[in-house]
Amino acid sequence: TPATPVNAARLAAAAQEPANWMTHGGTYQEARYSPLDQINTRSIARLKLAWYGDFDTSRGQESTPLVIDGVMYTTSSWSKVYAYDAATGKLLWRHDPKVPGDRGADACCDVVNRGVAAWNGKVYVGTLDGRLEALDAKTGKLVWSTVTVDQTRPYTITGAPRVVKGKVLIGNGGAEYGVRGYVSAYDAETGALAWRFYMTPNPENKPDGAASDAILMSKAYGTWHDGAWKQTGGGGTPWDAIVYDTDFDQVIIGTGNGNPWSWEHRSGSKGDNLFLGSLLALDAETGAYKWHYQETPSENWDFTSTQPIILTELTLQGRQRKALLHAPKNGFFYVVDRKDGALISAEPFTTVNWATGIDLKTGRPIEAPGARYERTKKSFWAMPGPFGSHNWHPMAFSPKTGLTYIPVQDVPLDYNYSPDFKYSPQRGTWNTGIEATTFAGPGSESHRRLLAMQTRGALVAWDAVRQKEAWRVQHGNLASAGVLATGGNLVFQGTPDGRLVAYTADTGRQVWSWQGFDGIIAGAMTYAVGGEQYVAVVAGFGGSNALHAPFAVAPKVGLHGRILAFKLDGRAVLPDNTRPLLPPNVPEQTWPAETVSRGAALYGHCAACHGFGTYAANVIPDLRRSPMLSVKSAWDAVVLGGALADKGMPNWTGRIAAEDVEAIRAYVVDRARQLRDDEAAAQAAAKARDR
Ligand SMILES: O=C(O)c1cc(C(=O)O)c2c(n1)C(=O)C(=O)c1cc(C(=O)O)[nH]c1-2
Ligand SMILES: [Ca+2]
Repeated sequence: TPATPVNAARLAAAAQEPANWMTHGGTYQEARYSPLDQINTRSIARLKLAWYGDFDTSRGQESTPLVIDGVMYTTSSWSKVYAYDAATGKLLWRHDPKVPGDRGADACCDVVNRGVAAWNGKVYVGTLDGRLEALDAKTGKLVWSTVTVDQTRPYTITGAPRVVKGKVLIGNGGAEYGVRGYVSAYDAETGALAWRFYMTPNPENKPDGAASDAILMSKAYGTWHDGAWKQTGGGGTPWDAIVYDTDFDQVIIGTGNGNPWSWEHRSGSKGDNLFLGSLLALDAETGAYKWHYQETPSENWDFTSTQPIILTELTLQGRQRKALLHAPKNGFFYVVDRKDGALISAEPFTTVNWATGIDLKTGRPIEAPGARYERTKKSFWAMPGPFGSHNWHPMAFSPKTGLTYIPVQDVPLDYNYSPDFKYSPQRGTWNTGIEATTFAGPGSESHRRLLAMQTRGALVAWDAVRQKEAWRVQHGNLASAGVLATGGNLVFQGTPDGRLVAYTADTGRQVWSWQGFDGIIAGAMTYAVGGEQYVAVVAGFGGSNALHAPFAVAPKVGLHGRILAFKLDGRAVLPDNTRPLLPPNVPEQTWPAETVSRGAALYGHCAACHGFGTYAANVIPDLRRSPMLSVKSAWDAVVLGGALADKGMPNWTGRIAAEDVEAIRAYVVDRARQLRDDEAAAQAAAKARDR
């Protein structure tokens, strides 16, 4: 007999059917914990690749697959959807929403997608250009599609939808560029809008005809003052965490950073700016406001609170509390009461220097002197920076060990005060309100190495009751990837250099490691078919860490998107898909020094995708190695002729003048020459060592 399709009862009781992974974080609690234990510390030596599927996209892969009754549904970059037989890996169907390539420049942090939601025989995907689509789960045929954003503005969708009581919830992104963030709920059958909640006030304090009207006008608007937010929308984009709390029939949303980032330019250095950087609880039926807790008042650093939220119960001082666990970008681990949003405790889970602690009485951070760089008019060397101490990489919580497993990253950034800020509505342009030099990247190989040394990833097991680290696996580089915890006393985490690694959940001892060809940043999941347990993860390096933190990139690996599924005694063989790295492409031609330095400033247009300071992770081509670099006509055909527009490279005609495009080429050639010299020096040094 065919199984009942995914419905409210099955989703609410998802923990009772661990063979399936029916919603983004495993169950509505989103703990990414599975009690399955066939794969355990004793059997794990036999864990081998069972099957794999190659996507028809490269770039960053951040999806967590769903598995429902033997069928896996996953997404790739560019919001494509794939269905596989979860036991054999046979591709059942795929769906390409055909996102126009030039929308790639609207995505701050790669053209990623974090997965689908399932409900009543359909799967739902949010597309990078802001659509929400319902597909027939059997055939992949489009059932309905609705545009959820104003597509004339740089809105994106990268997050996974969630289905709650027959409504599909979806957020959006764009707070580096300038949009007004919101969550929408659509009828799962028809695609009709049920409710919408904006994260920032209407600039004229008018009703939007949305569920957010009353609270924004009565409570939030007064926390904003004159500034650029009235033009930009203020940000607050809920681009990842949306969880359904069955205990209180409420949806809890993690909200995004402000736009511009600078509080001064955004809101005249006044007001808390609700609901930026907050946990926000809404009535699941109506979207009406219930409570909020703002983790980063007067947001100023791109400190989003969109990071994954885990719902649980903890015994704290003899009292059972329905709590949520949260490790947002700002570096503090928060335990919050789900009943009313009251802060229970907060401690830094890694190195943090922007605040010395959280005042438990007021719930507010105790900011460090200098952190408000617009007040001191100096730069502030911050830990964390905009990468966050923890980003979207899913964390996990095991009820068996009581530990939360956090993919921690320590990445500093020097925020530089910018006296002048002018909002640019031009597509593809970040509007952060902080000085462009902040993103200039390393100026030399030695500078790059210094930054790399300051930049680290770690897998941290955190005791939420004692607010203390239980154990830590320190990685050698910025090795952030999502986490899965299982009843087999195991924690799985990938690495950007292509491994999947398992540790004991109680002590953090490495017990298994598998080497593939593609960097892994997504979170693994687990399921069972025919009595066999599988662990699956999508592979494909990318996202913000790859595009923006070249000082920390992994060694060169394959750049195809893949889904990998493992089981005990699996017998699949993965073909090597690595591509050789092209050598630096240095033409004879030289330019005057002024042209090169003008090009360096103009390169700001390119940095968000091609890497700060031209240091690229090769997810998007390293321009220093581009075959186009040495040929002006080819370079121009791409930059001004749109030759690679469908691959995601925008046509810059009308936005960058032809002579400026040439100045950028002059700068990149200069950097390519530097790279060639650095590589030659490194080779000579290696030779000398070998002798
Ligand atoms: O402000 C936004 O709207 C927004 C959106 C996104 C996104 O949708 O991916 C990211 C961020 N911000 C961001 O700040 C960030 O660090 C980030 C990392 C990633 C990623 O996929 O690696 N996305 C995003
Ligand atoms: Ca952001």
